[in-house]
Amino acid sequence: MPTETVIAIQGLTNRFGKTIVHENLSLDVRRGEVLGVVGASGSGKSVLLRSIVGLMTPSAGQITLLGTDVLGASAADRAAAGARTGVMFQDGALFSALTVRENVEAPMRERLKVDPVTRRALADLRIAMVGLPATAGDLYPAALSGGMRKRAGLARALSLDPEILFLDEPTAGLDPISASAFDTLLISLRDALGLTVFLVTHDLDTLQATCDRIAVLADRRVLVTGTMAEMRDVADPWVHAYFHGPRAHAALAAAEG
Ligand SMILES: Nc1ncnc2c1ncn2[C@@H]1O[C@H](COP(=O)(O)OP(=O)(O)OP(=O)(O)O)[C@@H](O)[C@H]1O
Repeated sequence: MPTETVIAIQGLTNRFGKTIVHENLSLDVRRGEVLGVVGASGSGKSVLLRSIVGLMTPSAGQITLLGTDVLGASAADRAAAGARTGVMFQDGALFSALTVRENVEAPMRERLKVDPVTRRALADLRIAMVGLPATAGDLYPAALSGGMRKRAGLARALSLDPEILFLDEPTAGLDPISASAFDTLLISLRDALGLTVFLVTHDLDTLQATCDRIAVLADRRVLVTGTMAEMRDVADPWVHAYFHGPRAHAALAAAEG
């Protein structure tokens, strides 16, 4: 049975003034996969993520998200597709004036018609799913460690029980043990919830531990896609340097050891 494409991007162009970030970029994301998006700093990974989730309007191209042509759809259809996704930003992007539970409840308040008791129970379930203690629900973001803040951001991204999870540098700033725990959590959630994950990262350990497929952004487009092993055979100088550098060897050795 052919695998369903849940995100299809064709001919995507993004420009800021004279800077062309993407030009005629194409990429497909398949249901149930963890797709890692890598590329040099400034290659447009975040701009790509923001284009897919509707936080910016591309200059040209077509993006089909869960069957909806997001650039051509009505605002209501776009919002309906968006509600089937969750986004976690690098710093968690939590509302500092709200507790963790209130942060997780925030998307539900907008989209779900549920009573406050049910909403609270759903939020507490998300908080437990990401491995935070129940007491974390009453804490404000400022009281959380970096690793807890990431998990709280993940709990909020899971608020509406999404089909696709978008993660922007989820392990940036974490110590290696916390980063590795986050990788393990991500895979267990993907397996338990049947998520598709679009993961922007520089972290080779995370790529090795979590990704089914990797997409490399370079020259304003997706230069190549493939498994971690396939990346090692790509001749492009940046790809070669990235996947053969000392950090790549360390990630591979750790995975094999
Ligand atoms: N709102 C904006 N206005 C103008 N230029 C922007 C805007 N957002 C992004 N850019 C530019 O687009 C390019 C790609 O940015 P983006 O943040 O997507 O890169 P990235 O690959 O995620 O980088 P990094 O790995 O450093 O996070 C950069 O040159 C950036 O300056």
